[in-house]
Amino acid sequence: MLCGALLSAHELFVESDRGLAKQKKVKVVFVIGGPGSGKGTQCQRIAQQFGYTHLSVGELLRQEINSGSETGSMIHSIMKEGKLVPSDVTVRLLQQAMQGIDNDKFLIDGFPRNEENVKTFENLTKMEPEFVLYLDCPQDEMERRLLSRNEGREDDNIDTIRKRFKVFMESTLPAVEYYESKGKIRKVDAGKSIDDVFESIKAIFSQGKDNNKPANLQLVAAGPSSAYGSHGASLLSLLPTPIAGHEPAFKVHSWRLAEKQRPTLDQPYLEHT
Ligand SMILES: Nc1ncnc2c1ncn2[C@@H]1O[C@H](COP(=O)(O)OP(=O)(O)O)[C@@H](O)[C@H]1O
Ligand SMILES: O=c1ccn([C@@H]2O[C@H](COP(=O)(O)OP(=O)(O)O)[C@@H](O)[C@H]2O)c(=O)[nH]1
Repeated sequence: MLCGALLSAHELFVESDRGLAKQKKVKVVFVIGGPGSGKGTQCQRIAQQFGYTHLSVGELLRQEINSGSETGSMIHSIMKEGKLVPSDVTVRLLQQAMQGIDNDKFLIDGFPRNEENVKTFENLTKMEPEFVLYLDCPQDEMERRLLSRNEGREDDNIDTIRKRFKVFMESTLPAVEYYESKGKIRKVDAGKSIDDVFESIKAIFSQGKDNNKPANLQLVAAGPSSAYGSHGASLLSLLPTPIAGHEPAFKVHSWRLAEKQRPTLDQPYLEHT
């Protein structure tokens, strides 16, 4: 249900094939990087290996241009200048695309491009990303890649490419900083080969998977005066950080020194939930 708080796993209403509304929990990962940093290339691989639906926002905008709509012609004039399409237009296209797909994991490629995009996405969807993958690539390498991309894109010419780099530095990097301050940025060196970049990315996505699994933790039994209490605290710091939106794998039993309650095998300090 929609509510004021931002949720990582969000209940999105989707139309089922019987036309009835059903609720589903949706996980979103944003992929940010300069033009030509390899977002599309890596997203295809991530989607295939980790079961995400890949949505390229640039591609959704190009589809709108091809539809011949009035909105499409407005988008066209903005894109050929390398500027950014107004956030409400972009986010609504994105929402529509997500609602038509029966998957609960989305990889959003090339979004957000600025802080206004971030706020509009949060306001309209009441969601925030699980994390943000940031492909960090040197500008001369991105320029080389774009000039040989050969997809017939009107904006892949040197003048528009340079304007897009400027927009990236001035508008997109502040959005990266915003997510950095929230601890959500996962940065990879995207200047390496396609395979090497994917190796770094795989480690990030696999780490998320491992954190969801309950750890196989043995109870530490200890006798009186064996400093169990202080070790118990450090034990906690070794546990995987719970992922937002998921129940923690353990619950912690409190014990009170004043009452000389020590954890025992009957009353363990940590227990699987
Ligand atoms: N790591 C890489 N090394 C060399 N070329 C790459 C690499 N990643 C992508 N490319 C190529 O660079 C171009 C831009 O990549 P693309 O994935 O379309 O970037 P983006 O979606 O960030 O604009 C494409 O032609 C792609 O094949
Ligand atoms: O959230 C977005 C994503 C893309 N764009 C526009 O779409 C163009 C192409 O973006 P895409 O991600 O397809 O390619 P990139 O520039 O990263 O190579 C950008 O320059 C912008 O004009 C936009 O306005 N908002």
